[in-house]
Amino acid sequence: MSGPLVKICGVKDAATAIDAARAGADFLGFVFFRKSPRFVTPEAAEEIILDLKQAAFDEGFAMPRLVGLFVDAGEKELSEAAPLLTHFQFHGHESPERCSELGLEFGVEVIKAIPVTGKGDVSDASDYEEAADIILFDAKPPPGAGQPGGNGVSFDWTLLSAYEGETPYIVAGGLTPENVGEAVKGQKSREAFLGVDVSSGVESAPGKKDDALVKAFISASKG
Ligand SMILES: O=C(O)c1ccccc1N[C@@H]1O[C@H](COP(=O)(O)O)[C@@H](O)[C@H]1O
Repeated sequence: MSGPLVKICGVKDAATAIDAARAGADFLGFVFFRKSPRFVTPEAAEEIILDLKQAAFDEGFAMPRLVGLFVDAGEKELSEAAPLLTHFQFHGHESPERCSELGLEFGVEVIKAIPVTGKGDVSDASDYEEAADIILFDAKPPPGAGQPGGNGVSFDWTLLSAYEGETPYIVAGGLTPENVGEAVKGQKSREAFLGVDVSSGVESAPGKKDDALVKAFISASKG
């Protein structure tokens, strides 16, 4: 593995997108889930992406892949955002069949989130072995959480030794610039390990990304 890929999720403004891409982010995530403090409309995401593409062209940095995060979204919601995106990231009850269908219908790759608290949860990923392009292992939300992710909660990453699939996987949930090095160290010998994802661990307040934390996270992830 040449080094983990890094996804910065919950981008809400062009400055954050440009700074993260300039610092080497491989994926940027836009949250199209209304209850999230990181929610953006497709129109707002489009403006951000236009500015990002212009900066990438002017400065010569690589364009990150563009991920739309959805929770049990309907066709209309997906179709409004799909033309902007390279990936759909699903955090709801999307079945393997639905993931396959939507990936084909909209011509995007699919990332399926698998919530983990115990060892048994990791094997849930096998249902998505064919249907998802990437598995995202995330912590199960705590009781009473208003949303299925983005809660800053970690799980025991050593549980991922039970993953036997070949679909590449990303580790998420409660990662920060301080702990991401440890998370990467534990996974980097695994062939299917693709990278790490963060949202709340690089924020100064819910929904407010902190440029210094984003840079520190990318640098700690990539070593
Ligand atoms: O970020 C959100 O607001 C969000 C909302 C609904 C589902 C998932 C969400 N975020 C994803 O959750 C994980 C972990 O986030 P955190 O680093 O613990 O805050 C990550 O994949 C985000 O993309």
